Order: sequence, then C-alpha cells, then structure tokens
Amino acid sequence: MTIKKAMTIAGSDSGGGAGIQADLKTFQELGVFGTSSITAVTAQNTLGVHGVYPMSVDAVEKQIDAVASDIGLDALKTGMLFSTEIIEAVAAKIREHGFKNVIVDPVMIAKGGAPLLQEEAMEALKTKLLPLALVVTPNIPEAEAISGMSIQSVEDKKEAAKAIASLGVKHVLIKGGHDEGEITYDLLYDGESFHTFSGKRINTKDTHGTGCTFSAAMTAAIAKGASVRTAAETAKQFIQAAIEDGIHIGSGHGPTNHWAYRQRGGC
Ligand SMILES: Nc1ncnc2c1ncn2[C@@H]1O[C@H](COP(=O)(O)OP(=O)(O)O)[C@@H](O)[C@H]1O
Ligand SMILES: Cc1ncc(COP(=O)(O)OP(=O)(O)O)c(N)n1
Repeated sequence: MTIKKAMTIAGSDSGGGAGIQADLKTFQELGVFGTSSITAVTAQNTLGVHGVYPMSVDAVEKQIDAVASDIGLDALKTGMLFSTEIIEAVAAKIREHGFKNVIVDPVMIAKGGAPLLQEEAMEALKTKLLPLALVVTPNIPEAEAISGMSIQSVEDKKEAAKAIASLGVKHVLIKGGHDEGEITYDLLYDGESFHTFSGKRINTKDTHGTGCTFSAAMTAAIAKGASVRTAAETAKQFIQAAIEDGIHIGSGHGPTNHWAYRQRGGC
C-alpha cells in the first residue's frame, strides 16, 4: 500500500477544534498520514483565544526540514502563519524543497475577533506565498482583505476571485460560510471558469474550525491524487457532515465532528 502524506504548517489550538489539531484529525479521517510544523501555540477554547505564542522562525523551518528530509509529502497546507517573518520563511522553504501541491488557508481572524495574522503581514502573504499556491481558500472577509474589494453579491465574489488569481495563485476558492441564506455557496475559480459547491446551511453555533477542516480535507484529497475540483467536492461533503453532526462541548462555539464523514461511509 502506498501511504499518502500531507503536512500542515499552522497554529496549535489547545481546544482541539481548529488549527493543527483540526488538520491532523481531518487528514487521518481521509486516510492520509499527517505531519506538521507548528507556527504558534494558542491558548484557546470554545469561548475564544486567550493567548498567542508565536514560535521562532528557526523552529518553524527546522520542523519543515525534518519532515521534508526524511518523510516527504504529497500535499501541504498552511493555516495561521501570524507574521511576515514566518510567511517569508515558509515561502522560502516551499521553494527550497520544491513542494508543489500547496493549499493556502489565509487565516486572519478567529471567530471571537482575535487577530491570528499581524496586519503588516498581509503584503508578504500576497506577494511571497500566494504565487506559490495551487489553491487559496479565503472566507468572505479574507477574500475582501486580499482583493481590496467589498463582496455583496455573486458578481462581486467572482470579481474578487479574479483579482486574487491575478496575484499568481492557480485556483481561488471563496468559502460561503459568512454569507446569508438557507444554502451555502462556495465558489471555485480556476483561472478560466467558475464552479459552485453548495450545501444546506445548518443553524448551529458549533462551527469552530470549519475553515481549517475544509482546507485540510481539500489537502488530503489532493494528496491522494484528486483534481482541485474533485477535492473541493470532497471537502464540501466532509464539512457538511462535520457541521451537521457538530460536537456540543464547551459553552461557546463547539467544534465540528471530524468522524462524521467516515461514519457515513465516506473515506
Ligand atoms: N452553518 C453552516 N452550515 C453549512 N455549512 C457551513 C456553515 N458555516 C460554514 N459552512 C461551510 O464551511 C466551510 C468553511 O466556511 P467559512 O465558515 O466561510 O470559513 P471560515 O471558518 O474560514 O470562516 C465552507 O464550505 C462553508 O460553506
Ligand atoms: C490556531 C488556529 N488556527 C486557525 C483558526 C481559525 O480557524 P477557522 O477554521 O477559521 O475557525 P474559526 O476561528 O472561525 O472558528 C483558529 N481559531 N485557531
């Protein structure tokens, strides 16, 4: 059996719903061996972020080198990168190791409002990291911040996707969780055409880590050889099941259920 491998370069969420923890659980559920480089430790629970402790650039680099030099990877995702220095170091390592299937989840702000990316790091994200990415998966506020455009309609979403693609990233997937309406629409732009992935909007507060889980599911599917479009379909099904069967723990926003997709027969 060939083992498929995926790496996450992201922050740790002590509450287990987002970040590295969500990514590794998702990789595991989709049958992919997960490895990690931790960029920051957050003290976090369902009520919010109580502390952010960035790792040194050297620590982030050494974790990537350790995995690359021995284990290798079929796909890689980034999540919380926090600072310009860490983004520049990660971009340099992607180039040095020649990593190809790079999925960038441009994490900026946690649900409770805590900043997970310093404002001044936006430029490095746009100019250093996005040109190396196969896919970027912003939510609507992140797509607005990257494109500099306000998104109020489907047409706005399409224009923002084109503006983000012009930064050099091959596919742009704008997630629709922050929209309104009974159906969620995630929009994929591949540089030529648009594809929409839809699902029933679940009325729940247990949505902590949806973005991390979605991009990790895409990463796992791509590691297994799926096209970006098929990976987006898998990720949409994975997150739909995970939100529908959400886990009611803590007194704030509970995590999604990473077991749900496989329990329903997906793999
Ligand atoms: N209440 C919900 N019901 C169903 N799907 C949702 C819900 N909230 C988010 N999603 C889906 O979860 C994924 C993550 O979306 P989003 O919430 O926009 O990301 P983020 O967590 O980065 O803010 C997308 O596929 C989105 O459509
Ligand atoms: C360590 C860490 N990384 C990322 C996030 C943001 O995760 P996301 O999936 O966007 O979920 P919410 O913050 O919206 O719940 C995080 N909180 N912590």
